[in-house]
Amino acid sequence: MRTFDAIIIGAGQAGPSLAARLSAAGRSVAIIERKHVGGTCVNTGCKPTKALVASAHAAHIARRAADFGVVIGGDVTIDMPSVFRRSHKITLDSRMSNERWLEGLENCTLIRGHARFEDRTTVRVGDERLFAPQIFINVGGRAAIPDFPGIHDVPFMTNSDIVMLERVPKHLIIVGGSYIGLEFAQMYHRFGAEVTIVEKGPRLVAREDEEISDAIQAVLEGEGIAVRTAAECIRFSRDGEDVIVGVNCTKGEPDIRGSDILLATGRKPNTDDLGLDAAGVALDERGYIIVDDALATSAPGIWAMGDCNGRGAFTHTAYNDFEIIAANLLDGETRKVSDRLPGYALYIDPPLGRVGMSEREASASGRRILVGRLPMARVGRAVEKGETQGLMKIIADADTREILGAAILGTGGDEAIHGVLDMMNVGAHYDDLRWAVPIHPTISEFWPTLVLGMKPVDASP
Ligand SMILES: Cc1cc2nc3c(=O)[nH]c(=O)nc-3n(C[C@H](O)[C@H](O)[C@H](O)COP(=O)(O)OP(=O)(O)OC[C@H]3O[C@@H](n4cnc5c(N)ncnc54)[C@H](O)[C@@H]3O)c2cc1C
Ligand SMILES: NC(=O)c1ccc[n+]([C@@H]2O[C@H](COP(=O)([O-])OP(=O)(O)OC[C@H]3O[C@@H](n4cnc5c(N)ncnc54)[C@H](O)[C@@H]3O)[C@@H](O)[C@H]2O)c1
Repeated sequence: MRTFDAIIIGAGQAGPSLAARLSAAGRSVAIIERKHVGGTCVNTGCKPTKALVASAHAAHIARRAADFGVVIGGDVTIDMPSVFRRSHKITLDSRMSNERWLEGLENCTLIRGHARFEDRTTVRVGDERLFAPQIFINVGGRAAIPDFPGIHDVPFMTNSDIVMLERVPKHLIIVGGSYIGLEFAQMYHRFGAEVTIVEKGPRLVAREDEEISDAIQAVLEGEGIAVRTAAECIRFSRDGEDVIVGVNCTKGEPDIRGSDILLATGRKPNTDDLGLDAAGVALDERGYIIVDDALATSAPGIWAMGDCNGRGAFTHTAYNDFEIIAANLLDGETRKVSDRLPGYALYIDPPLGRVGMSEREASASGRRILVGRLPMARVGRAVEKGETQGLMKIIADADTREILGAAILGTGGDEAIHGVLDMMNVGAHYDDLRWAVPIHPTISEFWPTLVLGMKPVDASP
């Protein structure tokens, strides 16, 4: 049995940074990874998808060249093997630099293999047993495969497969109309595939306000993507080379015939094969590790970071989990997960940048709220860039003057949202945003205009 001061299971978005902090503090650390260093984000998530989104954006702008007075002498075509190579190189460069960094850390040992608890302080990897008084779990998640009728009779892809695709499907049917589904839908349509999104809920990205969901659907349908919401009867079958996805049983065209299927129906934490019972680590009913506000599990000396604790589902939340644990264990701080402001982006084009509450959530909280909104068609910079789809929106508390949340579905929205995110993080009121003197011409310069135009909204019953 090898003994360490700390064991980290999983080299995703939190584990490697924690390994670096602990080893720099003189602790001996083992970090165990069963597949690729960098986890989902680097290998099958953020990195490859955002690289592919960039290729799709280039194709889109090239097709719109004439709108800008630019002449392209011929059709715009896609060389999918080159698109794939570009994205895969970005992934491999990142994976390898992360690996080299981890392997070069003093006091840190990278161990390859699947880790499983034997008890609260002992982990087995293959034939080897490792002991440490402190263990940090960073095992992430994988695509959830719902038990749809016929799912095992058809070939289907998840995010892990589609990021490796070197061809453009003839007709890609995407089941799930949220982050993963929408990013791949627009990207593959721009690469030349016919695309249909099948969503069982009444609208796309249902966690957003209805006007945001509607505007996103308008953007996608405007490009020629078919959207089937309220698909209450999803089932799968095969007809020769074609795949058939049953959508509705009672209304509309009952089936969609396509060439390929992508499942984008959420994630499942990698906690079912970790031996957590033996360690006394409790899970919730969906398999997420239950943690307190400092990310400690039910077992003393064991913490859980990233997607597997159900407290976030993003790279920045996983990284922040590392920051919280490192600050509390090494810097004498008392950081809490509940202090984290929810912020995220959806990387369709134009992107959706979001922070804090939606209007629906703010209304449901029982506060008197103010809402300001502006279509992107009235934002000068968007007009100059020829990208006027979408809207900006801000929500504030009418009594306390706190900013409660904001959304930008619009060009540069993933960056411009940070103006509000930063204000909210320092507890600023909307008057501070009103007087921020933003730079012209930017998308962000319109926040003061939105604040000045805020109107009261009736609280929900
Ligand atoms: C298609 C897609 C696009 C995404 N895009 C974005 C984005 O743009 N922005 C964003 O913020 N987030 C994005 N995400 C989410 C983001 O990838 C995750 O939130 C993030 O990777 C979570 O990090 P993590 O460290 O918790 O887990 P992971 O990155 O999943 O890492 C967990 C690691 O643990 C390893 N592991 C698991 N079990 C064991 C075991 N028993 N023994 C040893 N090793 C083990 C795994 O192999 C893996 O390497 C995207 C996700 C997907 C699927
Ligand atoms: N830009 C980003 O930051 C980004 C991009 C991609 C993924 N991600 C992360 O990856 C995670 C997973 O993304 P996702 O889009 O797969 O999941 P999600 O949980 O956001 O959405 C899943 C979608 O599938 C539908 N669905 C769920 N179960 C279903 C079923 N049984 N039948 C039919 N439809 C069903 C839901 O209605 C929903 O629209 C997200 O939580 C997100 O944090 C982030």
